Amino acid sequence: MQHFDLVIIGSGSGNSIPDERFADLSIALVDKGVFGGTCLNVGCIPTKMFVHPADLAASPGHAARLGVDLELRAVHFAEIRDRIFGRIDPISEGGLKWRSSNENVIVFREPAHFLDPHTLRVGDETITADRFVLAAGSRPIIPDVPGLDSVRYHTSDTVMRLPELPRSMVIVGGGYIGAEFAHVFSSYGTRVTVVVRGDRMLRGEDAEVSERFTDLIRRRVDLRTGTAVTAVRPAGGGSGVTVSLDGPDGAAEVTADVLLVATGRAPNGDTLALDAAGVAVGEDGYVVVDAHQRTTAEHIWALGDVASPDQLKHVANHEARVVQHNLLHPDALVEADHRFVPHAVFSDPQVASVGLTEDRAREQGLDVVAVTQQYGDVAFGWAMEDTDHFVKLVADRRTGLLVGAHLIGPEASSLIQTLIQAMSFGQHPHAVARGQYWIHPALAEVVENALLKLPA
Ligand SMILES: Cc1cc2nc3c(=O)[nH]c(=O)nc-3n(C[C@H](O)[C@H](O)[C@H](O)COP(=O)(O)OP(=O)(O)OC[C@H]3O[C@@H](n4cnc5c(N)ncnc54)[C@H](O)[C@@H]3O)c2cc1C
Ligand SMILES: NC(=O)c1ccc[n+]([C@@H]2O[C@H](COP(=O)([O-])OP(=O)(O)OC[C@H]3O[C@@H](n4cnc5c(N)ncnc54)[C@H](O)[C@@H]3O)[C@@H](O)[C@H]2O)c1
Repeated sequence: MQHFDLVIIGSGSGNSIPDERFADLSIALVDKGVFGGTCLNVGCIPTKMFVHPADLAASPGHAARLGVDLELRAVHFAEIRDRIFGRIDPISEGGLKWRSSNENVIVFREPAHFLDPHTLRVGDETITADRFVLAAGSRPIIPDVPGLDSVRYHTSDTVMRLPELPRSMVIVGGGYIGAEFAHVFSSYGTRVTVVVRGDRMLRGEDAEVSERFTDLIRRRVDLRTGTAVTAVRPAGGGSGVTVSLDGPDGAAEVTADVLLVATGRAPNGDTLALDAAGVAVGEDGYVVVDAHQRTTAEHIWALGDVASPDQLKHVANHEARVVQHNLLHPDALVEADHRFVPHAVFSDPQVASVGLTEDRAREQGLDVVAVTQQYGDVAFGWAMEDTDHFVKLVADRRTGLLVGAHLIGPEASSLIQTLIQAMSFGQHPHAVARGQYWIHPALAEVVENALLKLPA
């Protein structure tokens, strides 16, 4: 039986841990799937590479009201797909090759689960180790819909490799993935129907942002709010899927070439037999960790989607750096910083957010003031003739400090960075607004003006 100093389960963010400082340790890196994990292969990277062409394809619609007559002649889906994966697949393969060439690292490409706190079953082999890192990520949740097993359905894992652009698509779920792929495929020319149970998409966002997003995306897709999927069956005549719905107007059916299920992701801790290792898992399925990313077993650490309900790559990366440090410096542990975790939804429009929504802040008993700045009321917003987008800030009336920032509109994912910085460093909104120059007439003035609307 092989013994290792360290075993890492998961080659996504887990693969960033072993660097030259680990050269003296014998390491096993275990991954049953494609090397490099979700973000690289089926997550952040390829989706955004599909989103950017979608932004371009959607631009004739935006240009028209500015007097620019653009015409979208064609979207070459197969070319886009092959360009994207022609770039990504070699990175995954190269990463595997390089990691396998490390003298102190053995890569196992099999599923792993614990037999006892120091013993792991990996495929047909059994290995032991002094210390472990759980970086096993998450997987798509497949809802219990009658008939789903009888049709070919897609998740984000497969939909980006479709052989051709579908003429029509039904997306179930109104979260991040539903919002991003609704933009991608509708911009490319697919007729998209989005089915959501509640009355809005992106329900986790500030209510005003979620409402505005829902109104805007409704112009581009057939959005069925307040609607449940009751059954699914193969469409008559061969390919395609017929989806039975129950909505505000009663029962309905939609038939489409492709069904995309985007109803959340479950952490993979349940695949690791963590009971045998003495690692506690919360009721929500996430591995329980302390502020140092240590699990309830002293020698086992966890990071990323397997332990973090945020399910975001920048969080997984941060936690990987914390675990890396703590493995190297057991006598000088550092804590993960989860105070101000931002996120962005790369749809059209973009949405970006950090901190508390206005409702959540009030639920927590904070005395808050909320202000809104329209893009259309700053100079670059005039240039864009913008009427739809805004920045909303929520501040604590007592301290004057920001507790939340919520943006919907062009470049929201970049514009928010100043606000993340202000919150992270405890900077007063007016100090941020007046303590530096803001380039005129850049779009960032929408953030400056929003800050100035808060009490001094
Ligand atoms: C479509 C999509 C788009 C996304 N876009 C963004 C974005 O724009 N920005 C952002 O911040 N986040 C985004 N995310 C989320 C982001 O991808 C994840 O938060 C991040 O990749 C998680 O990294 P990780 O290291 O925790 O897990 P992963 O990268 O998922 O790595 C886990 C690895 O563990 C392996 N594994 C699991 N179980 C076992 C087992 N029992 N034995 C052996 N190996 C196992 C898996 O094969 C996998 O390779 C997106 C996710 C998706 C699905
Ligand atoms: N830009 C980004 O950072 C980005 C992009 C994509 C994915 N992600 C990550 O991946 C995770 C998963 O994305 P997601 O969109 O699948 O999840 P999500 O949690 O964002 O949204 C899930 C949606 O499915 C709905 N839903 C859940 N169960 C359902 C059911 N049984 N029937 C019908 N609808 C149901 C929910 O109401 C919600 O609208 C996200 O939480 C996010 O952390 C991030």
